[in-house]
Amino acid sequence: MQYLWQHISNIIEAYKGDVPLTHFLKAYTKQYPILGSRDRRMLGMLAYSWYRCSKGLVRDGDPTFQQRMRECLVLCNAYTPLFDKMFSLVAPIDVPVGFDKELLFPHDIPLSEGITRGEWLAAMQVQPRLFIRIRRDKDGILALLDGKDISYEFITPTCLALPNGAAIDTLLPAESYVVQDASSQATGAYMRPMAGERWYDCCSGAGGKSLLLRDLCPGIDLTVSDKRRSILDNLEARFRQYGLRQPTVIVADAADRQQVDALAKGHPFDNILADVPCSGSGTWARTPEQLYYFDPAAVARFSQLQQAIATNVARYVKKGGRLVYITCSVFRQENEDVVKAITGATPLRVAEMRLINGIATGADSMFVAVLQ
Ligand SMILES: C[S@@+](CC[C@H](N)C(=O)[O-])C[C@H]1O[C@@H](n2cnc3c(N)ncnc32)[C@H](O)[C@@H]1O
Repeated sequence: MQYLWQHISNIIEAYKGDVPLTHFLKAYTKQYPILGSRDRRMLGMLAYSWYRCSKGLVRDGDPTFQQRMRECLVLCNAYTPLFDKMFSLVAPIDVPVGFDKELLFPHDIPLSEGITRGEWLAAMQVQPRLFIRIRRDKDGILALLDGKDISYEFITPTCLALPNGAAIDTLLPAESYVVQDASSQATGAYMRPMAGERWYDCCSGAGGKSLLLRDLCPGIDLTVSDKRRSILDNLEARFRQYGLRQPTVIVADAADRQQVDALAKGHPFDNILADVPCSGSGTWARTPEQLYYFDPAAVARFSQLQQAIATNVARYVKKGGRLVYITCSVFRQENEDVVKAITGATPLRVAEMRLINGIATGADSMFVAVLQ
């Protein structure tokens, strides 16, 4: 087990935050086929705990890398007997290494209404849960989970929380559920699509919200766009997988006036969904490497892009129609401030606005504003 020390040091030395940690770990362990599934799992737990906690360690007593790593595992509740052998040669620390979560984020960036800095930073030490949205055959899904003794909790009648790592992909029929965070599912309550309406999802990504929209109301006419062709391929594949009618799919930069004009062809939409690119700070408990490598200048850049996208597409909201603005950020500059900019630049007015605080549920946090 001592060989794992060399691997985790290499990982932490080489990883610079430019790709998702999960991709980096996969690529790294692939180079060492000798590492078994238990080794890979342990390296994952070590690396994630490190990025969740290490910056918050108060380094009194000059602890070694190995001692700090143990503190991180303990702080994240991730130290199990699995690690006993690996840590058997690591000396105990005389003075406990303290932890100050404020050190994790030494920036004075205001948060949205509905979440406190203390609870947000405390949530970084806890891995959020796995959530599914049930699409069909709820009884069948529950019977399969019961049959494998997989515990679950209902968050809503169609939202189930499951333990992380539950092997549902080989157990549940693929078309019966969607993996989707509970807060992301909760944004559906603000969409309220009705049959016959024309909807435009201007930053659709792989279609998490578009699929939700179609499931809520199969009778809508849906157009989707994203800047990236590759992610729209994923969206199309997912619509096929779920047996849903394909939307109109267009590659477009939603911040570009001419591209949106060409897409809309002069016809306004009843409703536009703008689930815009953002810092993702409401999801950093899942991706703690983003907290670790955060560049505070990114917030202003995102805020400008969000305003550009929202005000650009807002020109095509029908009179009486709605713009549903969504982020997975907890920063005010990406949320309330952008909404203010939209109401300043367009005739749209705020009908509803809320930070969906997912911490108590073990979910992400998201912001949603409905402008009419
Ligand atoms: C928050 S993600 C969307 C997630 C998606 N709605 C879902 O629920 O799965 C934002 C998306 O915006 C796209 N994007 C970034 N800049 C864009 C732009 N200027 N125009 C259109 N799409 C953009 C990104 O490629 C990304 O897929």
